[in-house]
Amino acid sequence: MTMSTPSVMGNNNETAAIMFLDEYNEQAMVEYYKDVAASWTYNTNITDYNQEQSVAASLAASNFENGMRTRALEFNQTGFSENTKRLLNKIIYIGDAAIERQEDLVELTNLLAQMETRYSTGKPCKEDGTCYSLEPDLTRIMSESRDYQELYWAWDAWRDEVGAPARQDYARYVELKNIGAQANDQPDNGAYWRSWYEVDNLEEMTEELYTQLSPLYNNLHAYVRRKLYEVYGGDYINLRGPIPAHIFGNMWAQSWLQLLDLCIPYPNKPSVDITPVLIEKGYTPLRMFEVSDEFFTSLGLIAMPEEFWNESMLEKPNDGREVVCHASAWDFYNQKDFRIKQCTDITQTDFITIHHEMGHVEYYMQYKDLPVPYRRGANPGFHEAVGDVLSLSVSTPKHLHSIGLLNEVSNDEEADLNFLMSMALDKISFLPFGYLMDQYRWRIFDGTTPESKYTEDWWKLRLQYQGIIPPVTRTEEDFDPAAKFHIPADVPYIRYFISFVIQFQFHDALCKAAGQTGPLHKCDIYRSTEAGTLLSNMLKKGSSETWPNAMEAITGSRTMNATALISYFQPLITYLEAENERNGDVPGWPESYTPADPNFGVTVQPSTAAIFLCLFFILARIF
Ligand SMILES: C[C@H](N[C@H](C(=O)O)[C@@H]1CCCN1C(=O)[C@@H](N)CC(=O)O)C(=O)N1CCC[C@H]1C(=O)O
Ligand SMILES: [Zn+2]
Repeated sequence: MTMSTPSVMGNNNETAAIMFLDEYNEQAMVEYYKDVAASWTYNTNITDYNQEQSVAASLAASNFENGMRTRALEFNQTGFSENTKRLLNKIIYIGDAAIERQEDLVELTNLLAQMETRYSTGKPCKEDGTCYSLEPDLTRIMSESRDYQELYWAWDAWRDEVGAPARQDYARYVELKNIGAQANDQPDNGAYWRSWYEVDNLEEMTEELYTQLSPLYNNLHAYVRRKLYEVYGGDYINLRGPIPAHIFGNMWAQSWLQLLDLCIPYPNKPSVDITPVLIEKGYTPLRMFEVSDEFFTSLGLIAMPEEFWNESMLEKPNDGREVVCHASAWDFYNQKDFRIKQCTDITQTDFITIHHEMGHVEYYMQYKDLPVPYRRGANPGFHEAVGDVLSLSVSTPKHLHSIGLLNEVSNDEEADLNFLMSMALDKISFLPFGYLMDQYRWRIFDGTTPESKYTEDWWKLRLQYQGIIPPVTRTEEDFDPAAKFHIPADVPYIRYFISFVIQFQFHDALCKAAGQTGPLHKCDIYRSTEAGTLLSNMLKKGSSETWPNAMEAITGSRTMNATALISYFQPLITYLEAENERNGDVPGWPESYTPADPNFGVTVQPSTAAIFLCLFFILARIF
């Protein structure tokens, strides 16, 4: 294993190092553009040829990075400025490209392409020959159906199609990723992923944040469990137990927004769901993107450029092309080409995702003139938070009404609670999922979870943090984690958990800058250039400074903390505690149990049988 520490005997001439960095920058933009362009071509038209071209371009980029890493290692950084050292180290600790054996790198690059293609082209079929894409087909079933068996079919068919078949690839991917991590002086790939946060206690930091937030989640879980019990009954829901994973309105139970109609505290108040209005007013994906862009520019932020509108893929093509539908934002590293690829459905969820993706593009544009190694988020969680911060303003009923996406709003405590419930079903429900996705992978990479326990450890974490169980027993033949995009796509996930915490800190700071004084959940920074300037000043820094500096620039604090999130939801916390108390529902899931098997409809439980028998005899005596 070649040590990556810069040689102490090397070239100690900082002028030469700076000249090297300038050369690196010019070449990196050319090489990365070619890599991203080939990846875009593959993502928007999955064919064998485009996949091969994308693999070749990725290998070419890796070889460029490897060559530059070798040259960066020749410098003796003693006495260099912090900035020069920071740039050199970002070129040295480059990730997979540092893998020494070319055949390992080729195998990993091909594995990644193969896993991405399997996920993105997965289309389970029913006996009648009808086949279902994830977007929009299975996504719509999961969000709209209240049929326990139908939901189970969609949930299970997707996992059979893209989960289990990925298991073997994944085990080999883990080995190769760990080889890459060691080439970056890290013990395993989880440690390498965590190194991007430039702290030595990320696991403790996130555990501490989750401990602060779990009471809020557990209260919401108990409340929703009661609502699901009222729909699906005691055969499937144990009011003291975990909840089957397939009935939350989302393929991964990571967002429960689709259960709003079951959970709304005051149903007779005006709706806060914009989906019907988007449809009623004939919104197109393009129009949804334009509305989002207008919010960004109202803050004085940079508008999406011409190339964005000409080159993005804003909806699923209908010309038979296979595409990677999972929404994403793209920086082409040429300082002018930025795109979004999204199979946009006309729903509130997708309207929120549009803002999320546009937040990435805004960050790309704000730091586009920085040296390439700095064109990243202050930490990956910052990149995930930008769009969501703006969404917190856009989602307020007052704002949605002002842009014609809600026909009616009322401004009282009950309406507030309805709105906060919708936000909690999206944001609070996500927290344990956002937290456990990398808990799971960190343990695979460090060897705590051997391949023989891939399924066991996944469902242990899903039970421990989310209080959910599979609708049927899972075995080590399955590989449910690969049914979630980020696992086969090799995308870390703790960034989203961190984002869901810090976006409320940012929202609080931007609201103050905008002169908003009311409760945080009613704040809307629309048209506040003061808020926009505070945000863009942070975005412009990219990853040129450590993230506590960027955090301080916006919030005045140097730490991530859940205070703003908890104060945002305080009225709902009070409501949930009272409701659970009233219903005698205790937060948590102490009883383990197996729900009735969905394959055989409702299996009559002994208690139900006894009731029927008694009824039968009573009726027999009467007639
Ligand atoms: C829908 C969203 N798609 C990702 C994102 O936008 O983060 C895509 C795919 C993976 C990375 N990515 C990018 O676009 C990056 N190029 C951005 C960047 O790092 O520059 C996503 O996956 N989300 C949003 C909420 C939670 C999570 C989920 O849906 O589970
Ligand atoms: Zn994102």
